[in-house]
Amino acid sequence: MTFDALLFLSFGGPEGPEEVRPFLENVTRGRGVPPERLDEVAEHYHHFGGVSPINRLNRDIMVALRGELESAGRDLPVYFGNRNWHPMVEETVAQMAADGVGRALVFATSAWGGYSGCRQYHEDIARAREAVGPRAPELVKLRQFFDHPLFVEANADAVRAAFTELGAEPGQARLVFTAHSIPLRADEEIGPDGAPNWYSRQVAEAARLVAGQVGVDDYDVVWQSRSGPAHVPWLEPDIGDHLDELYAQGVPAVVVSPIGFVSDHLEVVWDLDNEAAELAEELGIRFRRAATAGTDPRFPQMIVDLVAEETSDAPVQKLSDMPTAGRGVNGEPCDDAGC
Ligand SMILES: CC1=C(CCC(=O)O)c2cc3nc(cc4[nH]c(cc5[nH]c(cc1n2)c(C)c5CCC(=O)O)c(CCC(=O)O)c4C)C(CCC(=O)O)=C3C
Ligand SMILES: [Fe+2]
Repeated sequence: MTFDALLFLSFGGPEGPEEVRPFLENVTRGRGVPPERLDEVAEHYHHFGGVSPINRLNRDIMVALRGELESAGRDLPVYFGNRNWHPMVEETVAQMAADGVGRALVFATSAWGGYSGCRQYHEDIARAREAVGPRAPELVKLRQFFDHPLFVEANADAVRAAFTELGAEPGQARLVFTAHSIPLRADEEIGPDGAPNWYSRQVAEAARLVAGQVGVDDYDVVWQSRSGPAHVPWLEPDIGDHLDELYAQGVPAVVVSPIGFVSDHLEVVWDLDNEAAELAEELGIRFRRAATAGTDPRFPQMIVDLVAEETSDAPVQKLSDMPTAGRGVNGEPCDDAGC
Protein backbone atom coordinates (compact mmCIF):
# COMPACT_ATOMS: atom_id res chain seq x y z
CA MET A 1 0.00 0.00 0.00
CA THR A 2 1.16 3.55 -0.56
CA PHE A 3 0.89 6.37 1.92
CA ASP A 4 1.15 10.14 1.53
CA ALA A 5 2.14 11.04 5.09
CA LEU A 6 2.74 9.89 8.63
CA LEU A 7 0.72 11.22 11.56
CA PHE A 8 2.73 11.27 14.81
CA LEU A 9 -0.03 10.91 17.39
CA SER A 10 0.63 11.54 21.06
CA PHE A 11 -0.83 12.48 24.41
CA GLY A 12 -0.15 16.23 24.44
CA GLY A 13 0.75 18.43 27.38
CA PRO A 14 0.44 22.05 28.56
CA GLU A 15 3.00 24.61 27.46
CA GLY A 16 2.21 27.32 30.01
CA PRO A 17 0.62 27.70 33.46
CA GLU A 18 -2.77 28.80 32.12
CA GLU A 19 -2.96 25.67 29.97
CA VAL A 20 -2.58 23.19 32.85
CA ARG A 21 -6.15 23.11 34.09
CA PRO A 22 -7.87 22.93 30.68
CA PHE A 23 -5.39 20.20 29.65
CA LEU A 24 -6.21 18.16 32.77
CA GLU A 25 -9.93 18.61 32.11
CA ASN A 26 -9.39 17.19 28.63
CA VAL A 27 -7.40 14.20 29.95
CA THR A 28 -9.92 13.24 32.60
CA ARG A 29 -13.24 14.14 30.93
CA GLY A 30 -15.77 11.52 32.00
CA ARG A 31 -13.15 9.40 33.83
CA GLY A 32 -14.22 9.93 37.44
CA VAL A 33 -10.84 11.25 38.61
CA PRO A 34 -11.41 13.12 41.91
CA PRO A 35 -10.81 16.92 41.83
CA GLU A 36 -8.25 16.60 44.67
CA ARG A 37 -6.16 14.38 42.43
CA LEU A 38 -6.37 16.97 39.63
CA ASP A 39 -5.21 19.69 42.04
CA GLU A 40 -2.28 17.51 43.05
CA VAL A 41 -1.29 16.72 39.46
CA ALA A 42 -1.67 20.40 38.49
CA GLU A 43 0.93 21.14 41.19
CA HIS A 44 3.35 18.73 39.52
CA TYR A 45 3.03 20.66 36.26
CA HIS A 46 3.39 24.00 38.07
CA HIS A 47 6.74 22.84 39.47
CA PHE A 48 7.90 23.03 35.87
CA GLY A 49 6.33 26.41 35.11
CA GLY A 50 3.18 24.75 33.77
CA VAL A 51 5.14 23.25 30.89
CA SER A 52 5.13 19.52 30.23
CA PRO A 53 8.27 18.28 28.52
CA ILE A 54 6.23 15.97 26.30
CA ASN A 55 5.59 18.25 23.30
CA ARG A 56 9.22 19.33 23.05
CA LEU A 57 10.39 15.72 23.34
CA ASN A 58 7.96 14.65 20.64
CA ARG A 59 9.13 17.46 18.38
CA ASP A 60 12.73 16.29 18.91
CA ILE A 61 11.77 12.73 18.00
CA MET A 62 10.02 14.01 14.87
CA VAL A 63 13.15 15.91 13.79
CA ALA A 64 15.17 12.70 14.16
CA LEU A 65 12.42 10.72 12.42
CA ARG A 66 12.41 13.04 9.38
CA GLY A 67 16.16 12.49 9.12
CA GLU A 68 15.78 8.70 9.30
CA LEU A 69 12.96 8.70 6.73
CA GLU A 70 15.09 10.77 4.39
CA SER A 71 18.10 8.47 4.82
CA ALA A 72 15.84 5.52 4.07
CA GLY A 73 14.71 7.28 0.88
CA ARG A 74 11.13 7.61 2.07
CA ASP A 75 9.26 10.74 1.09
CA LEU A 76 6.75 10.82 3.92
CA PRO A 77 5.83 14.17 5.47
CA VAL A 78 5.38 13.92 9.25
CA TYR A 79 2.40 15.63 10.91
CA PHE A 80 1.94 16.11 14.68
CA GLY A 81 -1.37 15.69 16.49
CA ASN A 82 -2.38 15.04 20.10
CA ARG A 83 -5.23 13.56 22.07
CA ASN A 84 -5.39 16.13 24.84
CA TRP A 85 -3.63 19.33 23.79
CA HIS A 86 -2.63 21.46 20.84
CA PRO A 87 -1.87 20.64 18.14
CA MET A 88 -5.06 18.60 18.58
CA VAL A 89 -5.43 15.61 16.30
CA GLU A 90 -8.68 17.00 14.85
CA GLU A 91 -6.85 20.16 13.68
CA THR A 92 -3.97 18.13 12.29
CA VAL A 93 -6.14 15.71 10.33
CA ALA A 94 -8.05 18.71 8.91
CA GLN A 95 -4.72 20.15 7.76
CA MET A 96 -3.72 16.83 6.23
CA ALA A 97 -6.99 16.75 4.26
CA ALA A 98 -6.39 20.34 3.12
CA ASP A 99 -2.89 19.35 1.97
CA GLY A 100 -4.37 16.58 -0.15
CA VAL A 101 -3.28 13.62 2.00
CA GLY A 102 -5.44 10.68 0.95
CA ARG A 103 -3.92 7.94 3.06
CA ALA A 104 -1.54 8.14 6.02
CA LEU A 105 0.16 5.93 8.55
CA VAL A 106 -0.27 6.75 12.23
CA PHE A 107 2.48 6.25 14.80
CA ALA A 108 1.06 6.46 18.33
CA THR A 109 3.66 7.15 21.01
CA SER A 110 2.75 4.27 23.30
CA ALA A 111 4.51 0.93 23.11
CA TRP A 112 1.58 -0.81 24.77
CA GLY A 113 -1.84 -2.27 24.32
CA GLY A 114 -4.71 -1.61 26.65
CA TYR A 115 -7.14 1.28 26.75
CA SER A 116 -4.86 4.31 27.35
CA GLY A 117 -1.99 3.01 25.25
CA CYS A 118 -3.87 1.70 22.24
CA ARG A 119 -7.66 1.62 22.12
CA GLN A 120 -7.97 5.28 23.02
CA TYR A 121 -5.64 6.19 20.13
CA HIS A 122 -8.01 4.35 17.78
CA GLU A 123 -10.81 6.44 19.28
CA ASP A 124 -8.77 9.60 18.66
CA ILE A 125 -8.31 8.59 15.02
CA ALA A 126 -12.03 7.89 14.56
CA ARG A 127 -13.02 11.16 16.27
CA ALA A 128 -10.63 13.22 14.16
CA ARG A 129 -11.82 11.64 10.91
CA GLU A 130 -15.41 12.24 11.87
CA ALA A 131 -14.68 15.89 12.68
CA VAL A 132 -13.08 16.37 9.25
CA GLY A 133 -15.83 14.58 7.33
CA PRO A 134 -15.75 12.87 3.93
CA ARG A 135 -12.42 14.42 2.88
CA ALA A 136 -10.63 12.87 5.86
CA PRO A 137 -7.64 10.71 4.88
CA GLU A 138 -7.64 6.97 5.44
CA LEU A 139 -5.57 6.41 8.60
CA VAL A 140 -3.69 3.18 9.31
CA LYS A 141 -2.34 2.89 12.83
CA LEU A 142 0.97 1.07 13.27
CA ARG A 143 1.21 -1.78 15.73
CA GLN A 144 2.35 -1.87 19.36
CA PHE A 145 6.14 -1.99 19.63
CA PHE A 146 6.91 -3.10 23.21
CA ASP A 147 8.95 -6.07 21.92
CA HIS A 148 10.60 -4.44 18.90
CA PRO A 149 14.35 -5.22 19.03
CA LEU A 150 15.37 -1.57 18.69
CA PHE A 151 13.09 -0.51 21.55
CA VAL A 152 14.41 -3.31 23.75
CA GLU A 153 18.05 -2.59 22.87
CA ALA A 154 17.70 1.14 23.53
CA ASN A 155 16.23 0.39 26.97
CA ALA A 156 18.88 -2.24 27.71
CA ASP A 157 21.72 0.18 26.89
CA ALA A 158 20.11 2.82 29.10
CA VAL A 159 19.97 0.33 31.98
CA ARG A 160 23.63 -0.61 31.44
CA ALA A 161 24.57 3.09 31.48
CA ALA A 162 22.66 3.59 34.75
CA PHE A 163 24.55 0.69 36.39
CA THR A 164 27.79 2.26 35.20
CA GLU A 165 26.82 5.66 36.63
CA LEU A 166 26.12 4.02 39.96
CA GLY A 167 29.48 2.33 39.79
CA ALA A 168 27.70 -0.97 40.33
CA GLU A 169 27.83 -4.27 38.50
CA PRO A 170 24.45 -5.83 37.73
CA GLY A 171 23.91 -7.81 40.91
CA GLN A 172 25.19 -5.05 43.21
CA ALA A 173 22.13 -2.90 42.63
CA ARG A 174 18.52 -3.99 42.30
CA LEU A 175 17.00 -3.54 38.83
CA VAL A 176 13.42 -2.21 39.03
CA PHE A 177 11.22 -1.65 35.98
CA THR A 178 8.33 0.76 36.29
CA ALA A 179 5.28 1.55 34.15
CA HIS A 180 2.09 3.56 34.57
CA SER A 181 -0.40 1.81 36.82
CA ILE A 182 -3.92 1.24 35.53
CA PRO A 183 -7.04 -0.05 37.29
CA LEU A 184 -7.01 -3.84 37.66
CA ARG A 185 -10.40 -3.96 35.96
CA ALA A 186 -9.01 -2.10 32.92
CA ASP A 187 -6.06 -4.49 32.75
CA GLU A 188 -8.36 -7.50 32.86
CA GLU A 189 -10.65 -6.23 30.12
CA ILE A 190 -8.18 -6.33 27.28
CA GLY A 191 -6.31 -9.29 25.80
CA PRO A 192 -6.31 -9.79 22.03
CA ASP A 193 -4.95 -13.31 22.46
CA GLY A 194 -8.05 -14.29 24.42
CA ALA A 195 -6.30 -14.00 27.78
CA PRO A 196 -6.69 -10.95 30.03
CA ASN A 197 -4.05 -8.53 31.37
CA TRP A 198 -2.52 -7.74 27.99
CA TYR A 199 -0.92 -4.48 29.19
CA SER A 200 0.67 -5.86 32.35
CA ARG A 201 1.84 -8.98 30.51
CA GLN A 202 3.49 -6.83 27.82
CA VAL A 203 5.23 -4.75 30.48
CA ALA A 204 6.44 -7.95 32.16
CA GLU A 205 7.65 -9.30 28.82
CA ALA A 206 9.49 -6.10 27.86
CA ALA A 207 11.15 -6.10 31.30
CA ARG A 208 12.18 -9.74 30.82
CA LEU A 209 13.70 -8.97 27.41
CA VAL A 210 15.61 -5.91 28.66
CA ALA A 211 16.86 -7.68 31.79
CA GLY A 212 17.93 -10.62 29.64
CA GLN A 213 20.04 -8.37 27.40
CA VAL A 214 21.64 -6.75 30.43
CA GLY A 215 22.28 -10.17 31.97
CA VAL A 216 20.22 -9.70 35.13
CA ASP A 217 17.88 -12.50 36.13
CA ASP A 218 16.67 -11.04 39.40
CA TYR A 219 14.60 -7.89 38.92
CA ASP A 220 11.22 -6.37 39.82
CA VAL A 221 8.32 -4.90 37.87
CA VAL A 222 6.43 -2.17 39.71
CA TRP A 223 3.86 0.54 38.93
CA GLN A 224 3.57 4.27 39.40
CA SER A 225 1.42 7.39 39.03
CA ARG A 226 -1.90 5.84 40.00
CA SER A 227 -4.93 8.10 40.20
CA GLY A 228 -8.63 7.46 40.78
CA PRO A 229 -10.43 6.86 44.07
CA ALA A 230 -8.42 4.98 46.71
CA HIS A 231 -10.93 2.11 47.00
CA VAL A 232 -10.49 1.12 43.35
CA PRO A 233 -7.67 -1.44 42.98
CA TRP A 234 -4.86 -0.58 40.54
CA LEU A 235 -1.78 -2.55 39.48
CA GLU A 236 0.66 -2.89 42.41
CA PRO A 237 3.13 -2.63 44.01
CA ASP A 238 3.55 1.10 43.75
CA ILE A 239 7.18 2.16 43.32
CA GLY A 240 7.18 4.02 46.66
CA ASP A 241 5.95 1.01 48.61
CA HIS A 242 8.46 -1.09 46.74
CA LEU A 243 11.37 1.15 47.76
CA ASP A 244 10.24 0.73 51.39
CA GLU A 245 10.26 -3.02 50.85
CA LEU A 246 13.76 -2.96 49.31
CA TYR A 247 14.95 -0.91 52.28
CA ALA A 248 13.53 -3.56 54.62
CA GLN A 249 15.46 -6.17 52.64
CA GLY A 250 18.66 -4.17 53.04
CA VAL A 251 19.08 -3.42 49.33
CA PRO A 252 21.79 -0.72 49.05
CA ALA A 253 21.18 0.62 45.53
CA VAL A 254 18.57 0.59 42.75
CA VAL A 255 18.51 1.17 39.03
CA VAL A 256 15.02 2.22 37.94
CA SER A 257 14.10 1.64 34.29
CA PRO A 258 11.02 3.66 33.27
CA ILE A 259 10.19 1.09 30.60
CA GLY A 260 6.54 2.20 30.51
CA PHE A 261 7.36 5.63 29.08
CA VAL A 262 8.93 6.43 25.73
CA SER A 263 10.35 9.75 26.87
CA ASP A 264 10.91 11.87 29.97
CA HIS A 265 7.27 12.74 30.51
CA LEU A 266 6.09 14.50 33.62
CA GLU A 267 5.51 11.11 35.26
CA VAL A 268 9.22 10.43 34.83
CA VAL A 269 10.65 13.80 35.80
CA TRP A 270 8.26 14.28 38.72
CA ASP A 271 7.16 10.89 40.04
CA LEU A 272 10.56 9.24 39.56
CA ASP A 273 13.30 11.89 39.47
CA ASN A 274 11.65 13.80 42.26
CA GLU A 275 9.41 11.69 44.48
CA ALA A 276 11.02 8.26 44.13
CA ALA A 277 14.56 9.67 44.16
CA GLU A 278 13.79 11.67 47.30
CA LEU A 279 12.32 8.64 49.06
CA ALA A 280 15.35 6.56 48.10
CA GLU A 281 17.60 9.24 49.56
CA GLU A 282 15.63 9.26 52.82
CA LEU A 283 16.00 5.49 52.98
CA GLY A 284 19.71 5.67 52.21
CA ILE A 285 19.29 3.70 48.98
CA ARG A 286 21.50 4.86 46.11
CA PHE A 287 19.27 5.56 43.12
CA ARG A 288 19.77 5.92 39.36
CA ARG A 289 16.97 6.35 36.86
CA ALA A 290 17.79 4.95 33.43
CA ALA A 291 17.11 7.07 30.34
CA THR A 292 13.97 6.58 28.29
CA ALA A 293 14.21 5.16 24.76
CA GLY A 294 12.83 8.20 22.91
CA THR A 295 16.11 10.11 22.68
CA ASP A 296 18.04 7.08 21.42
CA PRO A 297 18.58 7.14 17.62
CA ARG A 298 17.22 3.60 17.51
CA PHE A 299 13.77 4.92 18.41
CA PRO A 300 13.15 6.82 15.15
CA GLN A 301 14.90 3.97 13.31
CA MET A 302 12.31 1.64 14.81
CA ILE A 303 9.51 3.86 13.51
CA VAL A 304 11.01 3.60 10.01
CA ASP A 305 11.06 -0.21 10.43
CA LEU A 306 7.38 -0.16 11.43
CA VAL A 307 6.64 1.94 8.34
CA ALA A 308 8.51 -0.63 6.22
CA GLU A 309 6.37 -3.43 7.65
CA GLU A 310 3.33 -1.67 6.17
CA THR A 311 4.76 -0.38 2.91
CA SER A 312 7.44 -2.85 1.82
CA ASP A 313 6.30 -6.13 3.35
CA ALA A 314 9.41 -5.98 5.51
CA PRO A 315 9.43 -8.78 8.10
CA VAL A 316 7.78 -8.06 11.45
CA GLN A 317 10.64 -7.58 13.90
CA LYS A 318 9.82 -8.70 17.39
CA LEU A 319 11.57 -10.46 20.23
CA SER A 320 8.62 -11.94 22.10
CA ASP A 321 6.23 -14.75 21.27
CA MET A 322 3.25 -12.59 22.13
CA PRO A 323 1.10 -11.88 19.07
CA THR A 324 1.41 -8.50 17.36
CA ALA A 325 -1.51 -6.19 18.04
CA GLY A 326 -2.55 -2.59 17.79
CA ARG A 327 -2.78 -2.11 14.03
CA GLY A 328 -6.08 -0.69 12.87
CA VAL A 329 -7.69 1.20 10.01
CA ASN A 330 -9.67 4.41 10.53
CA GLY A 331 -9.95 3.84 14.26
CA GLU A 332 -11.54 0.41 14.05
CA PRO A 333 -10.11 -1.43 17.08
CA CYS A 334 -7.62 -4.00 15.96
CA ASP A 335 -9.33 -6.88 17.69
CA ASP A 336 -12.58 -7.95 19.33
CA ALA A 337 -10.83 -7.67 22.67
CA GLY A 338 -10.11 -4.00 21.92
CA CYS A 339 -6.31 -4.41 21.79
C1 LIG B 1 -1.06 3.36 30.67
C2 LIG B 1 -0.84 4.85 30.65
C3 LIG B 1 0.16 5.54 30.01
C4 LIG B 1 1.33 4.93 29.25
C5 LIG B 1 1.01 4.71 27.83
C6 LIG B 1 1.14 5.97 27.01
O1 LIG B 1 2.23 6.54 26.94
O2 LIG B 1 0.12 6.41 26.46
C7 LIG B 1 -0.05 6.94 30.25
C8 LIG B 1 0.73 7.99 29.74
C9 LIG B 1 0.61 9.35 30.05
N1 LIG B 1 -0.23 9.91 30.95
C10 LIG B 1 -0.03 11.27 30.97
C11 LIG B 1 -0.71 12.20 31.78
C12 LIG B 1 -1.83 11.92 32.55
N2 LIG B 1 -2.42 10.69 32.73
C13 LIG B 1 -3.52 10.81 33.58
C14 LIG B 1 -4.37 9.79 33.99
C15 LIG B 1 -4.29 8.43 33.65
N3 LIG B 1 -3.29 7.83 32.88
C16 LIG B 1 -3.56 6.48 32.76
C17 LIG B 1 -2.80 5.52 32.07
C18 LIG B 1 -1.68 5.82 31.30
N4 LIG B 1 -1.17 7.07 31.03
C19 LIG B 1 -4.76 6.22 33.51
C20 LIG B 1 -5.42 4.88 33.62
C21 LIG B 1 -5.19 7.43 34.06
C22 LIG B 1 -6.41 7.67 34.92
C23 LIG B 1 -7.47 8.44 34.23
C24 LIG B 1 -7.94 7.77 32.98
O3 LIG B 1 -8.50 6.67 33.06
O4 LIG B 1 -7.71 8.33 31.89
C25 LIG B 1 -3.64 12.19 33.93
C26 LIG B 1 -4.74 12.78 34.80
C27 LIG B 1 -4.29 13.08 36.16
C28 LIG B 1 -3.92 11.81 36.91
O5 LIG B 1 -4.84 11.10 37.27
O6 LIG B 1 -2.72 11.55 37.04
C29 LIG B 1 -2.57 12.86 33.31
C30 LIG B 1 -2.26 14.35 33.40
C31 LIG B 1 1.00 11.59 30.02
C32 LIG B 1 1.53 13.02 29.72
C33 LIG B 1 2.59 13.37 30.72
C34 LIG B 1 3.22 14.71 30.44
O7 LIG B 1 2.53 15.74 30.43
O8 LIG B 1 4.45 14.74 30.21
C35 LIG B 1 1.39 10.41 29.45
C36 LIG B 1 2.42 10.21 28.37
FE1 LIG C 1 -1.66 8.84 32.06
